[in-house]
Amino acid sequence: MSKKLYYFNINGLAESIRYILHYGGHDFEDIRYDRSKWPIQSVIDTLPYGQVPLYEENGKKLNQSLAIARYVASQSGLLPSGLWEQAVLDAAVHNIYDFWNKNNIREYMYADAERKAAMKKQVLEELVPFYFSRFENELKSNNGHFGGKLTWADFIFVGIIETANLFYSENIENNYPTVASLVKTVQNLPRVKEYISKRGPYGI
Ligand SMILES: N[C@@H](CCC(=O)N[C@@H](CS)C(=O)NCC(=O)O)C(=O)O
Repeated sequence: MSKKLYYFNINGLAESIRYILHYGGHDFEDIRYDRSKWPIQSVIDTLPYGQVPLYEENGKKLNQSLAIARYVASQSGLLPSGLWEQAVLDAAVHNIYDFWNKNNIREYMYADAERKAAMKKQVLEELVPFYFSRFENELKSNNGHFGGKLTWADFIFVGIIETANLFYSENIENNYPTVASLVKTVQNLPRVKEYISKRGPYGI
């Protein structure tokens, strides 16, 4: 079976998918475009909605990072069998994405120093306390995972936290220990750990 994941040469919305594919022992091509050369029209023309990540399996194409992650997670034993439990995890990943989308990373990347400082302050003082106190509670009452044991939502969470890391690294460790512990658990899964050691430091 041929499997390909297309994205930029950054973590972004693809890293959780890469983690899941590595965790599940999938043989896949990790195709990365140089973001500084984007837009590459010849590539964009091959993308159903002009965006990455795109996953291709035996020539069939799937876009939308969460649809891709959920699909490869289901092939990797990371989805519960109960419909209610699946829906609870779907809600968890959307909560995580809501947090991420409110970071306004695109604006942050191009902002001047003053605007950057203001945005960072807002993230640290408002967004992180609101979301992370809830993430911490959800994890604490579910055995340290989203869903009581290792699930695809855990991978989404760690990928997004790493991607957002520039805003608040120490803050998590000190104030949200169950969150910090889940990050380490996922990063230390043997195949994920091996991939990270080859990948090197992450970039947004
Ligand atoms: N909702 C989509 C968003 C995809 C998206 O925003 N992709 C960005 C990279 S993170 C992209 O392709 N940007 C280049 C462009 O739009 O030209 C998903 O979750 O996959």
